[in-house]
Amino acid sequence: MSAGVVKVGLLGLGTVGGGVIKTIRSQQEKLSSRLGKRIEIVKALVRDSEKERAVELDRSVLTTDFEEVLKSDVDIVVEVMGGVEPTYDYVRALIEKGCHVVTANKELLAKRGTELVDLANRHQVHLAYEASVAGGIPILSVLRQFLRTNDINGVRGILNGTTNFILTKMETEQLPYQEVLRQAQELGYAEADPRSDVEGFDAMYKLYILAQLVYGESLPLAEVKRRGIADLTSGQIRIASELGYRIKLIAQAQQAPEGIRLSVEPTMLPTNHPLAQIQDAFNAVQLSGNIVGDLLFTGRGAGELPTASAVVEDLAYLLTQPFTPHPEWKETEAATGSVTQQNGDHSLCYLEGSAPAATPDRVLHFLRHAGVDVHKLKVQFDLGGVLRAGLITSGMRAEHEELLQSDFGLQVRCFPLLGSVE
Ligand SMILES: NC(=O)C1=CN([C@@H]2O[C@H](COP(=O)(O)OP(=O)(O)OC[C@H]3O[C@@H](n4cnc5c(N)ncnc54)[C@H](OP(=O)(O)O)[C@@H]3O)[C@@H](O)[C@H]2O)C=CC1
Ligand SMILES: N[C@@H](CC=O)C(=O)O
Repeated sequence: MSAGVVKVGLLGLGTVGGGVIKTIRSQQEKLSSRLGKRIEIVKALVRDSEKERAVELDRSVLTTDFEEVLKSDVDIVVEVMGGVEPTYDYVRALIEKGCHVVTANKELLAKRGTELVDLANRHQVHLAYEASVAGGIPILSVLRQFLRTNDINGVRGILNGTTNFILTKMETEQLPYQEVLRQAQELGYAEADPRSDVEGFDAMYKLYILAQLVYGESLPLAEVKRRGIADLTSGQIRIASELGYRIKLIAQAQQAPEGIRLSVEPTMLPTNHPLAQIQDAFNAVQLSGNIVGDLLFTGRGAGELPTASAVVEDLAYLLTQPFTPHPEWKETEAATGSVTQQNGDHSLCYLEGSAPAATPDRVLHFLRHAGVDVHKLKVQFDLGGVLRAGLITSGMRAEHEELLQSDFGLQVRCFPLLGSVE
């Protein structure tokens, strides 16, 4: 490392990369006095060097050739370009060269993290990734440093800002899904391919990383139960709200006697549940330690500056720390047996259809005889005679859903339910 300067290379100069440069510039004085050195961006890898950027940068710093970054005298590289290919090869080459790496790339970590952690340990370089989970919330450092003695049974949270923003706007402003998704993209919340957000992949990658830190192991991604929000309808959101519930994309890790279970799925929460209060692009992580009790961390989960905050804090922290090996990452077999229900076997089911047989009385009669308890019911008929109903049930099984469909012509969607049923 040159005297008086830390030379930083950037892989990517989009939303987060731009935020990193802005943050280093605005906080340079503070960073210099903390580190005793100035931070200088010496190389920034992009795809298109002609593109207009949100930050001004000397043209000699920009490159489209990774070899230029690799051959330069950078001390640390910040990887904020995303994806796995060619990113994995680049990060690997940098670690092998002895460069410290800070990354915000949860997909890379969830897919190749076990190898990268091992490689960084073998080359005695830091691999830091606070920004990869829950944006600006410093949850990973807390787990790694301040929750190592507690037994943590389960972790749940809202880990994707884009989907939380979409669900909030669909509910509170009745905006259509596509329009809010576009807003999330414009605000820099969404992934380059937003299917990663709306289909639950992004939250699944973050959950995988959380599980590695909480349990010292995770499941192969193929074993994680994952469902996104892309098929949710405004009718489902509205009827949930009328029943006193709110839909959130909840990521959850549970420790069962047979092993850990990971799931990401739209879940119904009573509106007074702490996670139901998390709106817009905010994220939250809720966990419980046997010594400390319940904890809830919340903050901005996506966007230029919250994410840059996590990246730059990581960068500054590792520059003040000697290398210590990172705990190994492992993958384990999925637990067998049925997944534990969130709240007994309560669910909120949304029914919609226009067949003459589908009257509320007939549907309730059928459910009662099938052994399904209905705790709360909200029925709407629109002018065209379409039945829309929301039911809080217990004992609803896949076979009941199929019969409601075949015998009553109803579309049925049941959501797991968190929290108390009034
Ligand atoms: N946006 C957010 O709120 C958050 C994002 N993240 C993660 O941070 C990373 C970056 O996200 P974000 O800034 O939003 O993404 P952007 O799409 O805004 O930026 C990506 C940058 O990487 C460059 N890039 C992409 N692929 C290549 C390639 N093959 N070769 C060279 N350069 C490339 C692009 O170049 P060019 O500009 O020329 O196209 C662009 O500058 C991702 O891993 C994302 O998951 C993490 C937390 C929050
Ligand atoms: N697309 C992600 C960005 C941050 O990780 C999200 O919306 O949460």
